[in-house]
Formats: sequence, C-alpha cells, structure tokens
Amino acid sequence: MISPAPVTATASQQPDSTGTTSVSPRIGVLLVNLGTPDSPSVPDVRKYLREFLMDGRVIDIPFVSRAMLVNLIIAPFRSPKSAKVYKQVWTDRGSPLKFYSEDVTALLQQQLGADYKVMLGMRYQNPSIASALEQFNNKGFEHIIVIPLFPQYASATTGSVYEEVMRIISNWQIIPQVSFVNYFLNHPKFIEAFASIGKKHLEKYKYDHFIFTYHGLPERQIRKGDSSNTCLQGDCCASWGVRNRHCYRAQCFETTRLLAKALNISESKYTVTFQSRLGKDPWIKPYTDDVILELTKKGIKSVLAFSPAFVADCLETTIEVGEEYKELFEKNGGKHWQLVESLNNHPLWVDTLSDLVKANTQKLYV
Ligand SMILES: C=CC1=C(C)c2cc3[nH]c(cc4nc(cc5[nH]c(cc1n2)c(C)c5CCC(=O)O)C(CCC(=O)O)=C4C)c(C)c3C=C
Ligand SMILES: [Fe+2]
Ligand SMILES: [Fe+2]
Repeated sequence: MISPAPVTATASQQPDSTGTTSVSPRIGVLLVNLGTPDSPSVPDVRKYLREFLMDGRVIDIPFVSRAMLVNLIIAPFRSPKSAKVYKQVWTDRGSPLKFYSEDVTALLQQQLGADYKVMLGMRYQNPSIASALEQFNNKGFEHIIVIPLFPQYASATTGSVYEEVMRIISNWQIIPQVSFVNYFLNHPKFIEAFASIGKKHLEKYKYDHFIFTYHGLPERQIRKGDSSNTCLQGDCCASWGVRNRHCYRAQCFETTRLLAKALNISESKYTVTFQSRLGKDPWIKPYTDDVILELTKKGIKSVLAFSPAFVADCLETTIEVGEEYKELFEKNGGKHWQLVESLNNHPLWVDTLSDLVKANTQKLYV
C-alpha cells in the first residue's frame, strides 16, 4: 500500500493574548490514539495484542482469567492471523492508524502555533504515552490538555487513556493543570468532516441503505457504567442526555442522528450496528454481520457504510468494513458496498481538534 507523504510542522512564533511574543510553549497538548504493532511481524503483533488485551479496562475480567485467556488462547492463535491482515494495510510509513495520527499531530501543531506543543502518544506500543508526556515534564508547562482520539467515551478507550496519563503524571514533582477531553461525538466540525467525506460518495451513487457501524463492547461494560439502570432495555438509546451521558451505545446513536441530519438521510434509510466482537459473551447489538444478512434478505442492493467510532483508517475500517463486510454483503445478493473513508488528515478534523484545544485552554493567572 502507498501512503501519503508525511506532513511536517513549521511552528511559528505567535503573539499571545497580551500581545507579547512567547518564546517557549506553555501549554502541552497530548493526542492519544489506540496504538498499533511496531511492524506487521507475528512477534510484534503478539506483543501489541498482549499489551492491549491485558488492559483490565479492555478485557474486564479478573487478572488470572485474563492472563490465561490472552496468553494461552488469544495471543497465540490470533497473532498470525492478525499479522497477515496488518501486512495488507501496512505502508512505507507504517500502519495507517499511526501515520494519520502523526499527520494530524503535525497539522494541529502548525495551526495552534508556538504557545502550544503538540505530542502524540499511543495507548499501546509506540510512541508510548510516557515518552510523549516526558516532553512536558519539568519544562515549564502550565497546562496539559489530553485528547483521546475516540469520539465516543468508553472505559476501554478514553477511560484507559485517562488511567495511564494519571498513573504517569502522579509521579511528577510539579503536576500542572491537566484537562481531559471526555468525548467529541457531537462536535459540529467532527460531524461536518465525516458528512463531507460521505457526501462525495452520495454524489456518485444512489444508495438503497446506510449503515453506521461502530466498534462493539461487551454488554457487561455498558451495564457497569449505567447508574440510571436503563441501558440495554427497550429503546434506551433513543435519546442521549443527563440520564445516559456516558453510555457508549447511546453516544453512537447520537453521532448517527447528527450525521444522518447533516446528510439528509431519513430514519428508515439507516441502521446503527456494532462490529468487531470477540469471545462468547454478549456484546452490544445489533451486530453488523446480522444486519447485513437481514438487509440482503429485504432486497437491499447497495449500502454506504460509515464507521464513525474511528478517526483514522485501521484494520477495523479498511479490512473489516471495507473488505470482510463487503464480501458478506455481495455473497448474499448485495451488489454495491462502499466504505466511507475515515477522517485521516482531513482539514475539518484538524479544525475540530483545534477547537477542542481552544475550548480547554484556560486563562493562566500569572
Ligand atoms: C476484547 C475487547 C475489545 C474491546 C472492549 C475493544 C474496544 C474498542 N476498541 C476500539 C478501537 C480499536 N480496536 C482495534 C483493534 C482491536 N480491538 C480488539 C479488541 C477490543 N476492542 C482487538 C482484539 C483488536 C485487534 C484486531 C486484530 O488484531 O485483529 C483497532 C485497530 C488497531 C489498528 O492498528 O488497526 C481500533 C482503532 C474502540 C473504539 C473500542 C471501544 C469503543
Ligand atoms: Fe478494539
Ligand atoms: Fe444505554
């Protein structure tokens, strides 16, 4: 696969709010994505999967059971299969998840200017969150803004990033002001960015149906965070608000409603689905593969598939949605399946991040 050329940042000195030009940045911005193996080799993929799946927020079962499951079953059996798939998406700049995250880091740095220093960390493997945060340790930074690159909150993703950042920062001599962005599932520019990529496909083809497929989660993880005791019952996700603010499933429905509105897609024309389930426990429903089969039975011939839980193309978009679900759809009578590419290095995505940083930048009283 050929990757786009890297984006390079040219940080310039800019006047601050008092009109004076600052010499060194005082605000650190840490972007964190999930992570990816260092290479598509089986040992590197195994190392990545081990670190990822041994996170107690990802596989939330007792440590000993988790260690047995990961080390005796998942890592040995899944690594060779996953390595093959990583080889398919690998480019001269590495995995798309990583190089698009690097591009966005450079573009955001360019946009924010010299008062800010923007760093990228990966929750698993490299560059680590620890190595990125070290750039802010004891160097005069007054505020660190952490943005996990996950539009919707889940304990397995955003929650895990918070835990790791706090674990590291808690050892510092000076702990500056730290802000965390909890989610941005409804940010107008985030919605506009995805909608504008989708529109390009809509201009070329008249689709019968639209699928909004999100990464799944074990139902258990939704229940654990459900203080209202309303989740996963009836149409609990029909609305999103104070009652279910951190329900990942409700958040996915909210992102979808906003995207459908921006794209003028009526409710009867789309379905929200959840993909990538692992293991035998029930995950949040409906499952993407089940819905694909139902749609083909109803005679749906063409589908445009959005994957708005991801901000960069990765295995879960390019391969799972773009290839595996396409194959399933076509095998069962579908004719035209199209994945909407992820935000990657889209200018409106960089604007979204810039807005999030600005909204979290506090006046420093010095
Ligand atoms: C086993 C439990 C898993 C949970 C819970 C989970 C939540 C979750 N993950 C993402 C984002 C991504 N996941 C990716 C890959 C991936 N996820 C799991 C498992 C869980 N994820 C596995 C085993 C894998 C690896 C797939 C493989 O190797 O075959 C990726 C892609 C990484 C890449 O480099 O391409 C992303 C991104 C979210 C948003 C989420 C909870 C909402
Ligand atoms: Fe995942
Ligand atoms: Fe819910």
